[in-house]
Amino acid sequence: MTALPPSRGTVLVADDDPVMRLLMLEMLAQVGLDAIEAPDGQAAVASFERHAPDLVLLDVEMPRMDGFAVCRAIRACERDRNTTVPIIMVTGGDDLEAVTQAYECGATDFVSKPINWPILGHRVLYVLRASDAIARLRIADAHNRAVLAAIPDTFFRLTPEGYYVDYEQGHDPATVLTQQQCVGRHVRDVLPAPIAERVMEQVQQVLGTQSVRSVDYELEWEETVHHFEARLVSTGAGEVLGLVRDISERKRTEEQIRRLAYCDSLTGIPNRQAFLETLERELARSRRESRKFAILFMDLDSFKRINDTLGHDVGDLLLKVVSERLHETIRPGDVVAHSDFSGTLARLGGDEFTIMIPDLTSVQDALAVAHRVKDAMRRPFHLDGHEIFVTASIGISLYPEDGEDGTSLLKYADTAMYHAKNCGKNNAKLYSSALTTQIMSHVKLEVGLRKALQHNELYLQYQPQIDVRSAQVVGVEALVRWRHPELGIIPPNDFIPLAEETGLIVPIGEWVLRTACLQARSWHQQSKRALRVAVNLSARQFKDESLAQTVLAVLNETGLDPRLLELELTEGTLMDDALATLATLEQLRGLGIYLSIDDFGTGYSSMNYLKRFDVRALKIDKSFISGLPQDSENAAITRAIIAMAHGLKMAVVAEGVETGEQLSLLEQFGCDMAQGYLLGRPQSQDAITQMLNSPSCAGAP
Ligand SMILES: Nc1nc2c(ncn2[C@@H]2O[C@@H]3COP(=O)(O)O[C@H]4[C@@H](O)[C@H](n5cnc6c(=O)[nH]c(N)nc65)O[C@@H]4COP(=O)(O)O[C@H]3[C@H]2O)c(=O)[nH]1
Repeated sequence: MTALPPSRGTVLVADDDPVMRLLMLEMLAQVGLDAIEAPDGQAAVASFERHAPDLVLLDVEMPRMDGFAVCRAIRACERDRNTTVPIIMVTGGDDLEAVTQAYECGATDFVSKPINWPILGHRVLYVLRASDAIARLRIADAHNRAVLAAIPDTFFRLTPEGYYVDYEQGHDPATVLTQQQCVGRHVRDVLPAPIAERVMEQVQQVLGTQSVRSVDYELEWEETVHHFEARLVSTGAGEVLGLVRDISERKRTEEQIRRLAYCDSLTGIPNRQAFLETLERELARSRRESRKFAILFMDLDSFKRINDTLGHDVGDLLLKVVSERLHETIRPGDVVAHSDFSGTLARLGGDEFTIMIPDLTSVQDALAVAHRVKDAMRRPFHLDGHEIFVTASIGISLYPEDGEDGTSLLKYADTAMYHAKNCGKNNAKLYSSALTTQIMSHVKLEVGLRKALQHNELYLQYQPQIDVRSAQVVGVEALVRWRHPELGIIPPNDFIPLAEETGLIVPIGEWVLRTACLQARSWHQQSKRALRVAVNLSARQFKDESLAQTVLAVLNETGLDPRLLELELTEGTLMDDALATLATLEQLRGLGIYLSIDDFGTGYSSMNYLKRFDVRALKIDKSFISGLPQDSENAAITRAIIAMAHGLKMAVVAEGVETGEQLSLLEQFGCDMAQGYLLGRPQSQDAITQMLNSPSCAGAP
């Protein structure tokens, strides 16, 4: 006896003929199927309900309730259970009508009599497998539908030609299109042409490569622009499935992040990072297309003063308005047109701005932009009730002439900007390799200056100051000189700025102060005349917190009467951080020192502060005196300064007096003191000693 295979399922066999049933059971057992018997239709329905078989083998002709009725009853009962069991009807030989009717009643398949017994079991097995596959497909389909229903995306199916076969709106409230607008229509009839074109391109890609592709696009809906992302995937059946999601929120967040990372929070224009990235892109493009471009590096000349005197709020406001004005000045069309112009202007930090000029045809274009920017900055700014005047210094570097990489080009533009500043501010300068040479010699000079003090290479000259009315010498101004071992005598204008930059001015200034005080004390002792010595103080020295202490120590050390020491400060030094200045000035005045303002008229002074500073004298800059008496404008200014100073109870010293005509005009204007080549050049201490000893010369009380 051969062993039966394990059960592959249970079949309900319904036939009124017991022999047929027996044969069927035998055949089913051969292929491992169990069976339940039903001798008539009613028993079949009852047995189906009770045993829930995997398949029903149903004879059409049965007493009381035929196979068709049983089939209908089973299908009706299944509707409640949500299952579909395969039913095979056993029909008479050529009964075509019975076959048709069987399918109409819901049969899955049929076998006709006479039954081919050897294959019956296999036939039943095949139907079971097929129905199992269908059931699994149904579950998978339900699964897919559930997934699609759970995600907010809209989904659609497209034919390879681009027709919508299906369109299911997602839960996304911003869904723009409806099912009616899409199904049966072509993508081109539904979406704007450029978007449809991109979708179709990707549909072809998806079908060709079986990969997942996505298309981002924007649609305007109810006056709002919505951003969408459509992900496309091939279903494997020559169709493309699309999932559309509204990504407006994500876009907004991305934009916010981008803005935070690439925008200067104060002015809203691109920041350093954005500029550096734009620069790299521009470099790559210019290299590829053999084009030129320029970098303009702009720095405001007196931003710190504005910040310190008017406060940081006004300073911030100024930077905002400056960036707006820059934007207007370099608008596309004004400058060489460029598609992505937004990246061209940037704020690197503080009061430093950069402008990139792409597709440059000539250096002149870059210079023209620089001059236009410079002019734009010179127009007064009206901020918060203040009328503010600023100037800008601009450095320019060129690709490819000056450098091949972004870092160097930016550094060179910066170097050129410093050069522009050193050339008197409100300037625009091109970078040149000569500048680097100049910087190198600057470095050499710095090394030399560090040694100058130790090697006794510095010395002082003294220039007499004369009382205009009495023509008597009332003081001398101490002016430093550097006897360089290789370069010879270097004038102060060539090394004092360097000394300020490097901080060397503090020890140098102290040496000047000590030497001048010692000399003044010696003259005082020798000649018994009260000769005042004026010493220049640079801004850096003035900011040194220990200045008053140093001055006091020098006065104690040298024994000079504080009233015989005059400290000269420039307007810039005074106004830079006016409040801190006030405190230092009070300390110095407390020592009894005579304070004067040097180069008056070349800078910016607030009358208010002048009054509070308790300054004793103003020195009118020699640029006003040099044109006298012909230059009527300068004559008027000189006269006004004298009147104003006298109004504030200050004495006036005219600098750079070179002619007798100048002196007599100054006398006419009521000027108190004068200094200049006419009255005596800067000279050695011995020459001054001789002059003091001559009978025609008398010191001030
Ligand atoms: N054309 C012309 N020039 C005249 C005439 N009379 C005098 N001068 C020059 O004018 C400058 C006056 O000095 P300053 O305005 O204080 O300007 C000074 C001062 O700002 C600075 N300086 C000089 N010595 C010192 C110092 O010891 N410390 C500091 N911090 N600065 C100094 O260097 C500047 C230049 O000094 P110097 O070259 O000695 O130039 C001196 C002097 O030689 C004249 O009739 N015509």
